Amino acid sequence: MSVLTNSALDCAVDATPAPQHARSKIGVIVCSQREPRAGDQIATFVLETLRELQKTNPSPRPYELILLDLKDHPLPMYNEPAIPSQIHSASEYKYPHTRAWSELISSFQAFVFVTPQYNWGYPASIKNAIDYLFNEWKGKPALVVSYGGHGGGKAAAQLQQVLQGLDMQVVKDFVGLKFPDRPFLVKAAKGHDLGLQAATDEGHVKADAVIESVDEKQKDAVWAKETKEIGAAFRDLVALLNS
Ligand SMILES: NC(=O)C1=CN([C@@H]2O[C@H](COP(=O)(O)OP(=O)(O)OC[C@H]3O[C@@H](n4cnc5c(N)ncnc54)[C@H](OP(=O)(O)O)[C@@H]3O)[C@@H](O)[C@H]2O)C=CC1
Ligand SMILES: Cc1cc2nc3c(=O)[nH]c(=O)nc-3n(C[C@H](O)[C@H](O)[C@H](O)COP(=O)(O)O)c2cc1C
Repeated sequence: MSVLTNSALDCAVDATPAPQHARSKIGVIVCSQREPRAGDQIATFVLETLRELQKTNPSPRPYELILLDLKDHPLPMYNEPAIPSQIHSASEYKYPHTRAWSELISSFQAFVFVTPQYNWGYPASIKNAIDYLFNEWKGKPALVVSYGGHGGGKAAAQLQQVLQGLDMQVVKDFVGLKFPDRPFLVKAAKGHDLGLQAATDEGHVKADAVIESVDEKQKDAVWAKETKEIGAAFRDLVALLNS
């Protein structure tokens, strides 16, 4: 398993870990919040892919996968007077919107960031949501899944660097979901149905052995190959959670 580390910030994790017997919560974050958008469909596709994987790959410590949509937690442009790294309790934040966001993120033990590429970077919405907090993210495992015309690799690399700055345990290999063609890019931009459910409903997103034996139709499903990459990267995330 490969992890990106930040030795300059090699200090104790401040967020309270979940008790050993407790079910961990892994948040799958929808990083865009424009209307319309493709982000909710793509993050749901990632979530369903991970749920299929969960059925065939039991973890020693149980976990729950939950969609976390930034649109459901709107935050103004960063306006707290304090520096988040100096804050260790939600009650110390000035604004109710920050306290609610802090309590929500504190209740999760790991994250999958599903981000589009905007002008060769990640969207401001996720940077703003990240910047509000520090200790709530610190030390927790994180995986980046990006999407875009070329797979969003530039956004993913930049986001990984930011997450390292928060001293998160970042899975080294991000997954890039490349839009297969121009019509797909246009549909995504308009928030039209991308037909991604078929990828999980038809069952090709299972264990590696199943993926090897998929029929031609399933192989042609959008991101059939990438689901295997999502699975491999997610296994690294779960291993970090259990370590
Ligand atoms: N503000 C807006 O609305 C914007 C919309 N877009 C939309 O997104 C589409 C894709 O845009 P864009 O990503 O800028 O790419 P483009 O399709 O404009 O490609 C620009 C060049 O950058 C390279 N490139 C782009 N992204 C990557 C990457 N992740 N990794 C490596 N090389 C990369 C391409 O290389 P190669 O040809 O070798 O792949 C290409 O030579 C555009 O066609 C446009 O429709 C893009 C930017 C802004
Ligand atoms: C402001 C903006 C900038 C974009 N820049 C890029 C880009 O640099 N590379 C790319 O491949 N696609 C780019 N796109 C296309 C998006 O990847 C595509 O529209 C995707 O659906 C955006 O995610 P969303 O629908 O969840 O907002 C851009 C889209 C927007 C709105």
